[in-house]
Amino acid sequence: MTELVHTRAELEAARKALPGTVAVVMTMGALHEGHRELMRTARSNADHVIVTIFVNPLQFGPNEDYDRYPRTLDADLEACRAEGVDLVFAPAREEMYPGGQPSVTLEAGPLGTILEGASRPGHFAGMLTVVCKLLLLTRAHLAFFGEKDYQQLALITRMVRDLDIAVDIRGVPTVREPDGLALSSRNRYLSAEQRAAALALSRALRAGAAHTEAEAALAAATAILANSTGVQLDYLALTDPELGPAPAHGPARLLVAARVGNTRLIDNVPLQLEIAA
Ligand SMILES: Nc1ncnc2c1ncn2[C@@H]1O[C@H](COP(=O)(O)OP(=O)(O)OP(=O)(O)O)[C@@H](O)[C@H]1O
Ligand SMILES: CC(C)(CO)[C@@H](O)C(=O)[O-]
Ligand code: BAL
Repeated sequence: MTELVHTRAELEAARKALPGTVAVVMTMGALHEGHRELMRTARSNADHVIVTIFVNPLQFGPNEDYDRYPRTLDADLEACRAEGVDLVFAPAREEMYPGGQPSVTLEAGPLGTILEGASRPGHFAGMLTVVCKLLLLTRAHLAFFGEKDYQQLALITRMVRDLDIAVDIRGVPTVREPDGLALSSRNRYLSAEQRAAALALSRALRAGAAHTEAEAALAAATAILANSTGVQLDYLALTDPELGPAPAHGPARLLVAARVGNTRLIDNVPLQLEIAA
């Protein structure tokens, strides 16, 4: 049975009744197959699964989509039930931030200022603050996050290391539509025409990842993005797995962010670089 709780006191009481290992999957709702994959992975790695559903105002900029972000609690609960989730925590804004803006928040550091952080100032500080609160509230042993939000995953991994938070952070590979589009709650903002245009992101990443030399990888991805109409590129970046400068050889990451209409989308893939012979 899936129990739904809205307050921190209810969560505390329900959490006490969960013996053994507990995994948490944090979401902003509007659940899709990507979230469900996180739940299934959590389910197979822990005795109990908690899902949190909270559209965190702290991580949205003033001109972003906090107000129009999809809120679909009934359908989300059905998805959680179908995946055998034990407990859903869906707090109101006032429950998470009594009195409004908290006066003490986390600082994301230099990794929070590049890529997504450069386009969304304050986003990662707000994200880390709520993730830290939810880790403390759920007292989870494991927490699962999607690689789709790769920089977020890297920052959360960094936060638990830097702050000695006793939780095991695990990444889950990106779930895609059959045509390659990364699943994302924000995909539902797209018209049919915009959805077709958005395919350029995953196509560009696939084209880049087919190369083993950095310049060729970037050139292949750039060519596809440059020839796509309706896609306004924010960044295309090749980095090492920790989001530092790309290595000459070894594992790397190719990341993209673009606006399609009013919708900002992100995606990334792993790739393996080799020194040209
Ligand atoms: N396609 C996906 N594959 C795997 N994990 C995903 C996917 N999409 C989202 N997630 C993960 O689900 C968790 C909750 O994300 P969130 O609720 O923001 O969904 P989202 O689809 O990323 O929404 P948005 O469109 O707002 O970015 C995060 O750890 C995120 O990385
Ligand atoms: C981790 C998270 C739930 C924090 O609000 C959010 O950033 C998300 O859904 O990826
Ligand atoms: N999916 C990451 C959360 C955000 O875009 O705010």
